[in-house]
Amino acid sequence: MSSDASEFDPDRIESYKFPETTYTYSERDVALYALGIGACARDAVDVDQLKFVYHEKGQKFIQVLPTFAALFSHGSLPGGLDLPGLKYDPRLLLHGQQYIELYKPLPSNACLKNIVSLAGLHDKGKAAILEIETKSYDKDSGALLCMNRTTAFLRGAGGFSKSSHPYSYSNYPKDNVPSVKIPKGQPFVVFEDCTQPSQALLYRLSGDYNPLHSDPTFAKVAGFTRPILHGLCTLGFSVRAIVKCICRGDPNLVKCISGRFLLHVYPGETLLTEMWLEGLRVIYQTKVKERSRTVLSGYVDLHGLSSSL
Ligand SMILES: CCCCCCC[C@@H](O)CC(=O)SCCNC(=O)CCNC(=O)[C@H](O)C(C)(C)COP(=O)(O)OP(=O)(O)OC[C@H]1O[C@@H](n2cnc3c(N)ncnc32)[C@H](O)[C@@H]1OP(=O)(O)O
Repeated sequence: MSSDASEFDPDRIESYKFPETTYTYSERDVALYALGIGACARDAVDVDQLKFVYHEKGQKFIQVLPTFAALFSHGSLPGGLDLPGLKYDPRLLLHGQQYIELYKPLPSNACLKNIVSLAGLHDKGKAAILEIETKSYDKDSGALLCMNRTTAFLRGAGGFSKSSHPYSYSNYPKDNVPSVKIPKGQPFVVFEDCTQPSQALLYRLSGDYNPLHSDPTFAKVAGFTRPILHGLCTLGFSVRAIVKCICRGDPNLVKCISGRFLLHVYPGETLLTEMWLEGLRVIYQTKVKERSRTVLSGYVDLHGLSSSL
């Protein structure tokens, strides 16, 4: 039986071969990104932050924050989520989760080859969950730099299963991304940071031009009183706090990052990132201070601990 082209068709999505893409960035992109996630916003001479936006003390290269890697996944889908068989309302799309593995320190400029594949597709009834995996290779050396797994939560697109079992496909084992349990005790450290009312307008210049973050009318249709912050901007604030407080400013201590977006953030709100240290794992949750709500939780695995900790 042939399927109707206007229907949500999980088999067509599963068999789709994503084209290989190229992503090029320069030091300017690295610095603009760092400013977009609040680096130096409170203190323009912060010794732990200046190196991400400026050649501090004559350093040869601007250093790269680990969450910069998440931009490669967004850049790897130039046509967005216009996939054969995928039917959804783009106005109802929310970023659900981001998982990043870093295999090498990120260079301050590079030309990358991105290999993209479907990592998961799940029918949750009221929503479809789509997971895209992107492996990014340095084009010159061929070295694998990082892997991103990006999860989109497509509100209203669920209910496409053809059998009584909800459809669920995954190309990775479930325990590959352990779920986080927030420890009961007091956090090891809490870092407070303010996002600016213009934060999303600045962050979007790093490549995510979704009008949900800039257009008041679009945001209302999506169910929000005004444009919301990009999930990856909130993740950037949180991991930058971890790099500052636990890695003592060394971005290359970060091995892997996992985060689930639990609630939207409005630009201008204050973020409190709470961190617990369990061996080489930092468990964190980020709250919006004004609303006392948790908006993001996850973990960051480290290669080692800073000797000054
Ligand atoms: C591929 C590339 C595309 C990515 C492009 C990104 C583009 C960006 O421009 C877009 C953005 O940045 S949007 C801003 C950031 N994201 C957000 O603000 C979303 C915040 N989260 C929410 O609102 C809710 O958690 C919400 C609405 C997500 C879920 O809440 P509920 O509806 O209450 O869900 P719930 O009933 O608790 O759970 C239903 C099933 O879904 C699973 N689930 C829940 N939250 C999830 C999340 N955040 N990510 C992934 N899965 C999630 C639950 O586990 C549950 O499944 P099951 O029943 O099997 O346990």
